[in-house]
Amino acid sequence: MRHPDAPAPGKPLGVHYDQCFGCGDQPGGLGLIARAGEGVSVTAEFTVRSGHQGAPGLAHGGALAAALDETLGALNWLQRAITVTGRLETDFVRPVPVGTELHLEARVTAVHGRKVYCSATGRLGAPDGPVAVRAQALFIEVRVEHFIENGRAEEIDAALADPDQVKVARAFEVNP
Ligand SMILES: CCCCCCCC(=O)SCCNC(=O)CCNC(=O)[C@H](O)C(C)(C)COP(=O)(O)OP(=O)(O)OC[C@H]1O[C@@H](n2cnc3c(N)ncnc32)[C@H](O)[C@@H]1OP(=O)(O)O
Repeated sequence: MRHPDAPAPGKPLGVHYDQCFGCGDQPGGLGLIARAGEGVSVTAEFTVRSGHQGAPGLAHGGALAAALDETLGALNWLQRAITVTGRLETDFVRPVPVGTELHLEARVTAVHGRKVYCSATGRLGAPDGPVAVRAQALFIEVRVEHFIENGRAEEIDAALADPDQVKVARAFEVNP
């Protein structure tokens, strides 16, 4: 179910962590920008740059999988729950040249307890362009302690000292 406090369709979802490889402001990152969609869905765009190559002029499969993973992770905003990737199965249907704008769409397909089943597609050049990549994924709901207990102390301490970062994490908690 879409959470009653979920961002309205079309609203940009922003950066959940400024050092995130997927959505953060990182020189080698994806710079992916996601927006809320209808129901429990999101859309996102990612432009393949030369640093994302795996073969001359073509995107690396891992970069494309990361773009799918990040888009699926953005579904957290629609559910107002913190989930992390447990399983990510990817189909690479068409090569993706450098310079391509990949248009991604992800949606939740089922929820069972802490398990969130979801799927995503990435299309070449336009929201209705040819499908280049697809994913089926299982995300698992975790508490914010998952990050505090497992992350490197240096970054955790910095994040906890940043009121904006704490605000983002707490926004998802049922009883902050
Ligand atoms: C803040 C959002 C950021 C979004 C960024 C983009 C998304 C990401 O890249 S997240 C980073 C990558 N992912 C990770 O680092 C997660 C690493 N894995 C873990 O920490 C743990 O394995 C974790 C938390 C997923 C599950 O562990 P745990 O909480 O002990 O749950 P556990 O009891 O093992 O499993 C719960 C259920 O999920 C199922 N499950 C867990 N992993 C899998 C899997 N890989 N495949 C199938 N089922 C699985 C279990 O079978 C269990 O099912 P059931 O309830 O029916 O018995």
